[in-house]
Amino acid sequence: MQTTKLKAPFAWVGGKSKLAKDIVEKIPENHTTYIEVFGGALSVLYAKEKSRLEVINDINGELINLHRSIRTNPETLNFYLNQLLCSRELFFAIRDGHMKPSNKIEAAAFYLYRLNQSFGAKGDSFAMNAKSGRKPKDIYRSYQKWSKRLKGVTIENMSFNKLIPLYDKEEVFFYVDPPYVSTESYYKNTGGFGRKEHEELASLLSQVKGKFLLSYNDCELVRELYKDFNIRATKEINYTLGANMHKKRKSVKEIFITNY
Ligand SMILES: C[S@@+](CC[C@H](N)C(=O)[O-])C[C@H]1O[C@@H](n2cnc3c(N)ncnc32)[C@H](O)[C@@H]1O
Repeated sequence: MQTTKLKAPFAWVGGKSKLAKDIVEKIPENHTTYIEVFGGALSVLYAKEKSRLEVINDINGELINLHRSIRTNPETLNFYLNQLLCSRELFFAIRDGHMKPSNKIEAAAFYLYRLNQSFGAKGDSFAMNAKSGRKPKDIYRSYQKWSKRLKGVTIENMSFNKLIPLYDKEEVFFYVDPPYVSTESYYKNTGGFGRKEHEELASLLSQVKGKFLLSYNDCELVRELYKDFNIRATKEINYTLGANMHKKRKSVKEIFITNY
């Protein structure tokens, strides 16, 4: 499938911006419905051309509210974000619920602000200080181009074990990017994702009528669960750990698993 130049408008833990192009190139042309089961920041949807029907999903309700606000009310979102200057006091007032949003779009602005102002987009620790030299993405901008891309996309907010059976049929393509084994605790508002969920996902995917591409960390459990499918190592990806002053680079290979 053809790639585009559009990148996700915010960073996300486990976001696939560095692998998006490789994933899009592996999407079979002959699908009618594209389904992103664990959407996160939607790095893959934004990096690909439109499919006839598209569905994105994530269990995190605050994140889904942000995607819906970008799609439906990009100007109001921009208006609220422009009231939120970079400030330690404001960050903690929002994080600790001392400042309450007056509606869903303001709640989306608060959420995006927290992701943007924190280390690793985790939303909990205020990341602006002279030592870190951290430069976040600009959030005080127009969201029109992302809004336009999301028009016509169905946005769901449910667990993978409901979504996959609900949408499965032959012409469907699932892009599946679950929390990696041992990183499950990185994701908030998810109800937990442990061995049981990894096994349940493998069991569901082994029965689907559609096609799937799964991205995972390379470990014994995943190799065992998917031993009957095609497993390929990805290119090496460089991750930066820590802030500027103490920056370490780590290079890892992950795996792609397909049933085609
Ligand atoms: C590795 S991230 C996806 C990253 C995404 N591909 C991107 O590029 O930004 C995994 C996502 O799974 C979501 N998640 C966790 N448990 C889930 C569940 N049971 N059902 C659906 N989504 C879930 C998390 O909220 C998180 O956004």
